[in-house]
Amino acid sequence: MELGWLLWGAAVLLLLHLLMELSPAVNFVLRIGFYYVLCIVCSGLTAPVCLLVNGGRTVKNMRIIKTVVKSFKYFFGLRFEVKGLENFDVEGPAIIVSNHQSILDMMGLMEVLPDGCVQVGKKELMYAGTVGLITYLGGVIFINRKSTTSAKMVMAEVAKTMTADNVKVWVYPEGTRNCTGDLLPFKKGAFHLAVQAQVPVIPVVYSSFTTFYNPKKNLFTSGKIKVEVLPPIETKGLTSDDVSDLTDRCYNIMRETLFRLSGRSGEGKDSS
Ligand SMILES: CCCCCCCCCCCCCCC(=O)SCCNC(=O)CCNC(=O)[C@H](O)C(C)(C)COP(=O)(O)OP(=O)(O)OC[C@H]1O[C@@H](n2cnc3c(N)ncnc32)[C@H](O)[C@@H]1OP(=O)(O)O
Ligand SMILES: CCCCCCCC/C=C\CCCCCCCC(=O)OC[C@@H](O)COP(=O)(O)O
Repeated sequence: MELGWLLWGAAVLLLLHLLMELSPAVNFVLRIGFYYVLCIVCSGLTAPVCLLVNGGRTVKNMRIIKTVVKSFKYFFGLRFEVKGLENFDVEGPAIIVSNHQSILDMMGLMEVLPDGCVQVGKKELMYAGTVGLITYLGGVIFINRKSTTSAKMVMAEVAKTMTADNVKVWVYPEGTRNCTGDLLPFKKGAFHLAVQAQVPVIPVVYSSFTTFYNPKKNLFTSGKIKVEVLPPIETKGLTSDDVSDLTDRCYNIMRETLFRLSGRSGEGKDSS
């Protein structure tokens, strides 16, 4: 009886393997499906640990979440090559901005996430079952992208509290996922926040995923991701009049770095 089950199991695995080899679509759906399941299951298992250790919604839970998520890369054959981590060592709070390519970014985020850092996320994430619960417990700041007024109010509140709470805030200034190998124009929320709180902006750039991940082409294989944490950009003394320049400056530096890390040197200069 037990041998029978074993043989059935082996046959199913073999069939799945053959299907994955034969069809890129099956390979993609199975791999991304597994990522979703991993996120949902691990969030469900991690939430009680966060509650037991830290008692409720706090940035301290990000340490626990980070430890769990850092193991995900091994399931997908992803490798991270990280440079510039010392640039996170600024005194006190800061705004971290990075490029946003895919839901896989969560792995890259946790690979380098400094202590005491929360992310700004769309409020729809809160309703994503166990993933919503874990993002809530981790202290993610939820914004309503459909209401500029409400999003700006939340960000203004963060500007007031981040210094007192001594937290770093991670924002994806493109405002949405973009897996084209280039950057979308930056929204200015992160830079208003940095100027209002008078804290530095630290850009983080991930190389393009396009060689190993492309949902339009059903591509999801193993791959290497280069990550660079760039030197902080000071905002002391800047006012709201300087936000556009600050945004353009960050955009240009990050685009240049993105192209360099992705093997497209020289294309990024002065093209905001
Ligand atoms: C175990 C498994 C576990 C899994 C656990 C996972 C945990 C990790 C979770 C990670 C979560 C990551 C989630 C990522 C996301 O959800 S990305 C999407 C959400 N994020 C953003 O959208 C951030 C970027 N967006 C912005 O900054 C926008 O500017 C925003 C504030 C949202 C407003 O957007 P919008 O309505 O589109 O308006 P505009 O950007 O066009 O701005 C309009 C004018 O207002 C000015 N502005 C903007 N912000 C401010 C501000 N704070 N103060 C003053 N003025 C502001 C802006 O400059 C525009 O005016 P001008 O045109 O310049 O005159
Ligand atoms: C009871 C309800 C059950 C719902 C189940 C929902 C399943 C969701 C589960 C797992 C997904 C794991 C995602 C991890 C979080 C990644 C955050 C992220 O990358 O969000 C995308 C957002 O930045 C931009 O969104 P858009 O590109 O504008 O769109």
